[in-house]
Formats: sequence, C-alpha cells, structure tokens
Amino acid sequence: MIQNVAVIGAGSWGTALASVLADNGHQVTLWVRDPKQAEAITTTHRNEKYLPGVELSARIAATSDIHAAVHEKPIVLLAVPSHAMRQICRDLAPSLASDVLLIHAVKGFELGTLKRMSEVIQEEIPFEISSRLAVISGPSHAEEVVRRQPTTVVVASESESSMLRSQDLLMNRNFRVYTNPDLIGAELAGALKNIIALGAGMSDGLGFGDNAKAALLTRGLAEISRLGLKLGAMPPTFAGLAGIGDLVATCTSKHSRNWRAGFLLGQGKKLEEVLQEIGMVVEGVRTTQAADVLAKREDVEMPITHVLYGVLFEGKDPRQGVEQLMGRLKTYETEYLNPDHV
Ligand SMILES: NC(=O)C1=CN([C@@H]2O[C@H](COP(=O)(O)OP(=O)(O)OC[C@H]3O[C@@H](n4cnc5c(N)ncnc54)[C@H](OP(=O)(O)O)[C@@H]3O)[C@@H](O)[C@H]2O)C=CC1
Ligand SMILES: O=C(CO)COP(=O)(O)O
Repeated sequence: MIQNVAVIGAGSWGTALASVLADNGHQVTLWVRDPKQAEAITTTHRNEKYLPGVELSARIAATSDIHAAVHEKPIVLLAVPSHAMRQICRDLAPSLASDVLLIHAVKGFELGTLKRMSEVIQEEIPFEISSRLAVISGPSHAEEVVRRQPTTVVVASESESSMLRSQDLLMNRNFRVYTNPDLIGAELAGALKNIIALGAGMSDGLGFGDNAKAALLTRGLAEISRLGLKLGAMPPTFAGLAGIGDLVATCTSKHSRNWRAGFLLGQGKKLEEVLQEIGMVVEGVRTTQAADVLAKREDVEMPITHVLYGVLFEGKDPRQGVEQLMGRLKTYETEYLNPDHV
C-alpha cells in the first residue's frame, strides 16, 4: 500500500532512506531545518550539501516546517544525529498522530543520560509508542543506498507487527530488509561499531596493515558485544548485520565518516580540525565517551574504547595507545576459555 511518510533529517542518511521509500512508490515529506535547503531539494530534486550529484525522485518534497511534515502522517522515520534526537522529538510530538509508526535510523547514545535512542523517544512522545517503534540498523552507507547498490539491513522492534510493517515499507530489490526482535541489540550494535571504526581508521592513518585492522575488528567486536550483552542485547544480533556486518562496512569503507575521522587522527590531526574537515556527523566520538562511562558502570573490560577515549579527549598519542594495547597483561582469547570463568 502506498503511504505518506515523513522523514525527519535531510542529511545523507535521511535523504538516502527517503529515496528508498520513493523507489517503493511512497510519497515522502523530508524535513530539513534550513528553509533554503528545503526549497532547493524540492525544486532541483537534489541534496547537493549531503549527497552531491544524485538525482532524487519527484515523490520527495522537502519542508522546514516540522509540524506540517509529521501532521497526519501514519509513518515517521527519524534520521537525525543522536545529539539532536531529544529536542526533535519534543518539537514534533504535538503534531504526531497517536497511531503513528515511528522508525529511527540513528546510531548513537544520548551523552548525558547514556540512553539509547528508543529510550529517548519513549520519554518524549506523550503516548504509548513502544508497540509502534522500530529501529533500522546494519551495513548501509547512504552513498551506496542512494545509487541503488545492493544493501542489506535489519529492522528491529519489540512488536512483530511494527517490524513487519517496517520491512514491507522499505524492502525492495536493491534494499533487502531482515527482521530481528532484538531492538536493544540492534541499537547498541549500530552505535558501538562506530568506536571500532574510529580505531580502524586510526590504524590505517598510522600506516599499519591488514593484521592490525583484523585485530581491531575481532577484538573490537569482542568488547562491544561484551558491553552489549551486559546491557540486554541478544548474542546473535552482534553476529548479524547490525553487528559484524556493520562493523566490516564501517571499518573498511572510504564512505565511513568514523573511519575517516580515525584516519585523520592517526595522521596527527587534532579532533577539532578533523570534525571540521569532515563536516558531517561522526557519531563514534560521542559514543566513545558514552561507552567508556558505561564500561566502568557495568564493570566490562573495553581496552580499545578506553585507549580511543584517551586519544580523543586526553591528548594521548595514537602510537602510544597502540603500545598500550599491545602491552596489556597476558590473557585468554575469550573469558569462556579461562578455567576460572564462572
Ligand atoms: N550516512 C550514513 O550512511 C548512515 C548514517 N546513519 C546514522 O544516521 C544518523 C544521521 O546521520 P547522517 O544523515 O549521516 O548525518 P549528516 O551529517 O549527513 O546530516 C546531519 C543532518 O542532521 C541535521 N542536524 C544536525 N544537527 C542538528 C540539530 N541539532 N537539530 C536538527 N537537525 C540537525 C543536519 O542539518 P544541517 O545541514 O542544517 O546542519 C543534517 O540534515 C546518524 O546517527 C548516523 O550514524 C546510519 C546509517 C547510515
Ligand atoms: O553506519 C554507517 C553505515 O552503516 C555509516 O557510518 P559512518 O557514520 O561512519 O559514515
């Protein structure tokens, strides 16, 4: 069935998801905060700021009026940076239909509260939404999705019907959507992999090779899933598209902003100049901060995250960080191999 869908956020991911929806025949209202950018997207069918050179469907119309964007829409998809999520939910809540299906596509935590995005959404929407709330996660660079290159993702929700509706809405021949009931795991895996992508970029920026990259991916997956499981994720999610799938895509791709930020840091640039040079959201920076605190709170060992925290926020030299990781005490590969493990 053809639907009217509001997509909130016209950065690269919101625009790419709007394209998938338009390819599926849906009418899309794309919310962007800058009125000039809204007009340009609607009239030129392009989003030159975030996805230059890409022709967008005429089924996508942009607006800077958030109330008009969501008013009477049966489906709203949120694709804004994590730091903007709470305020955006507050802004749109008064105009939201009470039976709306909300899908979010955001890979991050709220820094101050350390909450997942679905928790923030539920706090700000003034009616029961958990049974109509889903997340989309997995290896999906906007630059490839918008060019209709084969992509697979997961939609996760506590509600079977919301999951199936989201799958039907987004799935097409280029964009394959799997369902997964583990909402917590899909959110955590999608957010936490960005930390490791920063590390992988840094390793490349330092001139290290494939061995170092493989080590970061493998040991990185071990520590992010350790935290994920402690916070309520299900193990298969970290072994699936939202986990290892997105980890591989982000740690090895020229499209990844997190990988690129790490690369520039590895080459000796300072965090501020790196973020300015990239000019798009690099979620892994805040997520490293959040995860470092969560790891302490939950008593979970996350050595890569901790070293990255030092490089990002305490002026640690990346090379010293690598020495610190390589010089850790001897240990079993996994805690399950340790005879003392309970
Ligand atoms: N890009 C990708 O391939 C993918 C991204 N994601 C996730 O999607 C989320 C959005 O990322 P993405 O689209 O890539 O980000 P971009 O950096 O491409 O775009 C960010 C968008 O958010 C807007 N924005 C920034 N700050 C605020 C604010 N305070 N209030 C309202 N709007 C704001 C920007 O508007 P303005 O231009 O006016 O600053 C812009 O439209 C992130 O969590 C990311 O991890 C997930 C999968 C793939
Ligand atoms: O999550 C992503 C791809 O799945 C996008 O990663 P970056 O934010 O690092 O570009």
